[in-house]
Amino acid sequence: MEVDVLVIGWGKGGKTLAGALGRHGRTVAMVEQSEAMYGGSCINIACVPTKDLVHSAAERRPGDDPQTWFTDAVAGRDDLTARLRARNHAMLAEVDTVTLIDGRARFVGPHEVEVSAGSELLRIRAESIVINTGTVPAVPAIAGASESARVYDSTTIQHVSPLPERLLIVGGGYVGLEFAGMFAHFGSRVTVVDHGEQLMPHEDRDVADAVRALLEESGVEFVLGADVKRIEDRPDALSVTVASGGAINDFTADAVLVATGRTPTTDGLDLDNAGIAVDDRGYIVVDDHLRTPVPGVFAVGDINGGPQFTYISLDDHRIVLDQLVGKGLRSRADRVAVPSTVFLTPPLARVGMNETQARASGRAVLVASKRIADIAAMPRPKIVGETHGLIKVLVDPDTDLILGATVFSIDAQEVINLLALAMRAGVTATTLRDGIWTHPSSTEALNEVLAGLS
Ligand SMILES: Cc1cc2nc3c(=O)[nH]c(=O)nc-3n(C[C@H](O)[C@H](O)[C@H](O)COP(=O)(O)OP(=O)(O)OC[C@H]3O[C@@H](n4cnc5c(N)ncnc54)[C@H](O)[C@@H]3O)c2cc1C
Ligand SMILES: NC(=O)c1ccc[n+]([C@@H]2O[C@H](COP(=O)([O-])OP(=O)(O)OC[C@H]3O[C@@H](n4cnc5c(N)ncnc54)[C@H](O)[C@@H]3O)[C@@H](O)[C@H]2O)c1
Repeated sequence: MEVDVLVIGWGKGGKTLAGALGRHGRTVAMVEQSEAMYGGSCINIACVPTKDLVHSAAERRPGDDPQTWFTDAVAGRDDLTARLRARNHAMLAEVDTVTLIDGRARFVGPHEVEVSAGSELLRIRAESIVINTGTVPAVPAIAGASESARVYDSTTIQHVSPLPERLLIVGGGYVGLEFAGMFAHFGSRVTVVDHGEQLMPHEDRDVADAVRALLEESGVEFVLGADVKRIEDRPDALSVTVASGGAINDFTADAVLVATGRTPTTDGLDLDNAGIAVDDRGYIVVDDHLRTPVPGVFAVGDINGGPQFTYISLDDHRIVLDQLVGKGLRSRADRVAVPSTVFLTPPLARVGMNETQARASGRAVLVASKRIADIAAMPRPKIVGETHGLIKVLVDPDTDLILGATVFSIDAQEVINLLALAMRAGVTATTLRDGIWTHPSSTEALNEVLAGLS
């Protein structure tokens, strides 16, 4: 088979490129190894199903039976992902110039790939190839972890059965904290064990402390500066041996979730056959235009070692699209003020610098910080009954421009986008402070919070 563009892996960047290039009249082949992954990680196993579960968990009230609630939540999650998967499949299948191919791809040359599906083999040649194979959960070397069916990763834990009474989570990063909050709300007793001496080392201490207090209020326990030595599968439960602070303790758990980061999916791609290099962490090496050293071969999404967010994979597609049908100017260097959100209840979102980083930069910094419960002119949290958190905004006193912001509050995943746009567009703190915002809303907090800059 010969096509203009071959996309390997149905990730966010790849699927968006396939559709866009197909509509441009290019012939495109999209190769995906698993029917269960049509549409990629985000809609099937990552962002969407986990946020659906976070939402369902937060809706549970003390009288609701944990197991029944969890079973119903998982059924709802499965229904949602099935619908999204079908829609994603249809969106590409509807484009005449796009051919969908089930199978696993490997390079046989710089512009040639072999796809295997069972005993069937197909060779595909393309001038342009986009690698979008994503990442899979990292598997740390913990004795006993791989032998137990009760040790899960972020994908398999979504169908754990029954709901674990005691869940031990190894890793307190994005996945660990989101699942800690979720399972605590479903009714599990959760313990988070992390290597780091501090929770959320990249956040200000007051923010990390507020996150810890929120999760502890839901019953989550933290064991930090800790190393999981061994997991033993006993008939009744798992015994997890953890070293921390010079002591060794055994924890009993019904399930363990390993959430210690992700590993690039290059296994079996035979990148060497194409002359494509990986870095020391195994990610495909690309330049700021996402080009590998092989002309016409690009890597988008998690696999290129950039920040692991769906919206980054989406933005990667814009860069490659510009290479293939535009002026080729767009690059990773154009990214300014990229926000992020940890989907706790309420969520924690950040853009730009935190206070520690701003002060370390040596510049003068004005800070406005207020606990959500103390923001009088923001009734929305009180209306929905969720008043945890704080908002902190950092401003350059010379320019009145926003240096960074942390929003730990209901609607944080929305409000942070406004602050990110303000940073990109050079909107001043005064304009935000004096902005006319809807009421009651979360945005209006900016009126009061920014009035307290000092
Ligand atoms: C639990 C969890 C929650 C997350 N939540 C969020 C969130 O809320 N917001 C957010 O922005 N990000 C979130 N992320 C990160 C986000 O999921 C990823 O950054 C995003 O999905 C990037 O995907 P991608 O484009 O790199 O490829 P993916 O979507 O991972 O797609 C890669 C595809 O390639 C296929 N593939 C691999 N190798 C081959 C091969 N050899 N041949 C054929 N096909 C192959 C795979 O089957 C897969 O379908 C979360 C991640 C996890 C794990
Ligand atoms: N809301 C979102 O946007 C979202 C949600 C989930 C995941 N993600 C993406 O997926 C990526 C992967 O998430 P993650 O949570 O798996 O990784 P992570 O890098 O965010 O966190 C991993 C954590 O595990 C700890 N750790 C590593 N090895 C350990 C060990 N052996 N024992 C104890 N602790 C250990 C680390 O100290 C770290 O705190 C994230 O970096 C993020 O980009 C995004």
